[in-house]
Amino acid sequence: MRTNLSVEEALEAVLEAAQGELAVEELPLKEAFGRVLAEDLASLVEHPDQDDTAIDGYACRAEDTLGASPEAPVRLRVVGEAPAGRPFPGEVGRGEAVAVYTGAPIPKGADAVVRVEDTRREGDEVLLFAPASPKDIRPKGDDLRRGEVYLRRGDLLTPGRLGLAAAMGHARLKVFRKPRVGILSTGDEVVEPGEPLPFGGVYNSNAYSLLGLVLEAGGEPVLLGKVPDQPEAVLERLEGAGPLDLLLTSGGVSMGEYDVVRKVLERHGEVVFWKVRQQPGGPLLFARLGGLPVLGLPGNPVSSMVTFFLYGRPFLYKLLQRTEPPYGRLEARALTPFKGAKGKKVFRRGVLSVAEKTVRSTGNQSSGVLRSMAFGNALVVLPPDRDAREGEEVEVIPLTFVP
Ligand SMILES: Nc1nc2c(c(=O)[nH]1)N[C@H]1C(S)=C(S)[C@@H](COP(=O)(O)OP(=O)(O)OC[C@H]3O[C@@H](n4cnc5c(N)ncnc54)[C@H](O)[C@@H]3O)O[C@H]1N2
Ligand code: MOO
Ligand SMILES: [Mg+2]
Repeated sequence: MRTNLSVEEALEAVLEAAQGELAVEELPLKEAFGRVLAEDLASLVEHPDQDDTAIDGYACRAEDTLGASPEAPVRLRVVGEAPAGRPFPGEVGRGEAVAVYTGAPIPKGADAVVRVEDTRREGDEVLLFAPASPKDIRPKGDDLRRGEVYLRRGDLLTPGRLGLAAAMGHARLKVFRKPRVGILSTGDEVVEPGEPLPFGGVYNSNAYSLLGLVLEAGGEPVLLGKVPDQPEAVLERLEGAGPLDLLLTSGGVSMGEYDVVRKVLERHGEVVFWKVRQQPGGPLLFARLGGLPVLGLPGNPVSSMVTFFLYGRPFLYKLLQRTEPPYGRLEARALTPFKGAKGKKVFRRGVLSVAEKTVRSTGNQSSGVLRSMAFGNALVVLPPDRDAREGEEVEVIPLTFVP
């Protein structure tokens, strides 16, 4: 068992365990939002499939309309119309115009369009108060070229990308199965919300903050409830967890007599590492139990969230072959001081303003105060042995992905 790893060493060890291909499933578009593509998607169509108009107006020959103005309008003969999806069958000759509507193909013979606001219709003639211009013609293939790959394996299906897949003509998409992530809470004192809280008890918040983080990272959370601090109970629940890609436990990984998760995994599994030189989350444990990777997250509510974010989320991203990194990094100016720690990389919670490039502390930074994760939107990263003073530039990891 390795111990006292750096954050980088710990991440490398966790990622090494993210092996194997997730099965692929095919879903109709309406069920594919938020899933990760398992195939490259090429456009089945050219769009527009011919030059078309971006405005409602009249298509004509630009040379016929040179110098048109309110004082000296140009008069053209209207020879037909072209609504979107219904091309004008003829050709536009000299001195002629066709009424066109946004999305309609530019009729043969025409090379420019004038917007309807700059015209007045008089029977089968139209007066132009401005010259027609080619700038409102959308060229063939402007949006999509047939055969070109616009979405790739590993791309998350965001609203824009789901729409793009539809625009390309795909009705069903191959996506990766969601990795199944078990969430087991441990602790005699841990009580499910809704039940009365005895003196000294604490509501099981970890299960629900982790559930949210797992969903956000593209996984399928499997709530395994809570077990008391008894090795037999922990082992029984771990072994009966069913098919999973990753198991999260919370609590029971530190130095205490009742920290049984570590003891159970040492005895019945293989502990890959225990303890990382970081705060919060120092007692993090990573193990394998019969082939299943287990992240033993420290019980403190902030610590379990931060460690999942730093290690569990990258694990899921790797399994899902995600094209984007699990989190971004940027620099911001500290509006408040942030306290570092001796020999440890520190992750303080902050409120980041992307617009101002500033970050301020959420206040109380105790690992037991979950409000810092509820109202903070970023982790402020301090290298070992370094405090940050007010006004200093600091490294920040947004908790919601900022590309
Ligand atoms: N002598 C030492 N004591 C501690 C050390 C240390 O290095 N030496 N490390 C501290 C650090 S850092 C952390 S973090 C915690 C980690 O503790 P465990 O993983 O063993 O977790 P527990 O002891 O079971 O619980 C800690 C704390 O968290 C609360 N908790 C647990 N589960 C939940 C839950 N599901 N929902 C909400 N809150 C939960 C629990 O009641 C405790 O207050 O150890 C320090 N100790
Ligand atoms: O590292 Mo513990 O995670 O601070 O309370
Ligand atoms: Mg403990």
